[in-house]
Amino acid sequence: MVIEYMGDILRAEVAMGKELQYKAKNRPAYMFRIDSERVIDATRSGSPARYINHSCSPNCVAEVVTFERGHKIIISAARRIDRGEELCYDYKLTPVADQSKIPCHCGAANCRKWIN
Ligand SMILES: C[S@@+](CC[C@H](N)C(=O)[O-])C[C@H]1O[C@@H](n2cnc3c(N)ncnc32)[C@H](O)[C@@H]1O
Repeated sequence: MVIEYMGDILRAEVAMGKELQYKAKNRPAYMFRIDSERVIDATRSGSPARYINHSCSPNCVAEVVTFERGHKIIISAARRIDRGEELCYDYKLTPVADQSKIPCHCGAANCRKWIN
């Protein structure tokens, strides 16, 4: 394990409302979807994992681990990581319509050009 993606666990509808609030305040929203019902909101109380960028050729992998008392997002190494190398994982975001697409700058040879 490299790091846990920590934050407040919210119902998906609540997370959507929070995201709009953050946008209205010009604040970046740091969120990780656990499943269709729950989202981890790391915007106010998250771990540094929230700053990890997406890559189409990542050195880490993010996994939802289910425990008796809930879920955790664990980020683990997908291969050997050299000292000083930036951590990254594949966000695996659902593709969206053109106007909301975010261009990917990961620089990987196999870059998919968009992160969503
Ligand atoms: C969880 S944040 C990652 C940390 C962010 N770079 C920061 O400084 O706060 C996710 C956002 O970072 C940007 N981002 C992450 N990976 C990217 C990539 N490969 N190419 C372009 N933008 C990226 C996008 O704006 C994305 O919505």
